[in-house]
Amino acid sequence: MSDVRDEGGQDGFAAELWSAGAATYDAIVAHPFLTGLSDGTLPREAFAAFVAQDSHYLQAYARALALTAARATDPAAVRMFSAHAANAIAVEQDLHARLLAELGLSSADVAATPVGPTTLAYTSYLLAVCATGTYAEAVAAVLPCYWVYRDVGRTLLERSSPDPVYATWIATYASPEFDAVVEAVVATADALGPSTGPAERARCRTHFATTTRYEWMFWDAAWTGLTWPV
Ligand SMILES: Cc1ncc(CO)c(N)n1
Ligand SMILES: Cc1ncsc1CCO
Repeated sequence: MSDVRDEGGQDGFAAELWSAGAATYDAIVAHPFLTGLSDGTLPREAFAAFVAQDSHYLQAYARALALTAARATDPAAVRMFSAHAANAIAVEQDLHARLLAELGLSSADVAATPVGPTTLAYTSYLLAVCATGTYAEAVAAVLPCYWVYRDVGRTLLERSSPDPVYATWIATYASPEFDAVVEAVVATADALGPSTGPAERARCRTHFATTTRYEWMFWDAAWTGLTWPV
């Protein structure tokens, strides 16, 4: 699978954050869950496990985005993150309803699936940073969710997938609409750079690196079928 990552501007704050997650991104695009999505060999049960956990994830992610919106002072950023919070719920309901129907699952099946250990760890971290960190820290924590999926979407779209269900998922994140969303958030992160001091920037890099790791772990949990050990 070739790598069509887009690291954004060369020397802005967003690029500085990306550097903190770049090695993890390389591991993400090489993960068998993703290579299996694009060559169609990913077992349907693994994809269903991913979609079920992603439903739980997106509900929490929407709240993390709403907290980020509440921390922003620039009206354009308040509006943007609020719109994205609403859209995360819409994706959860619309995209997942379509995917689940094709996978032969109902939303009741998903609601009955317990939140897994990786989903809980990832969403707890996001909500903690967005609730108790600074605005720049919140932006750094939520940024990989956008950026990693846009770049993964692009990379996978080069081959798409022989499986129409997987192709639907890939097309969502490879779309021009999602690209515009990601570019706006990357620009927002860049605009925060000059007003963010060295200690806060270091915390931001840690958050970005951590949530990028959780992105890898999220796919890996679906791939290995991770559940609570007891
Ligand atoms: C786990 C995860 N991260 C990111 C996205 C896209 O924002 C998603 N749908 N799920
Ligand atoms: C990042 C993200 N992922 C699914 S929805 C959403 C918010 C922007 O539409």
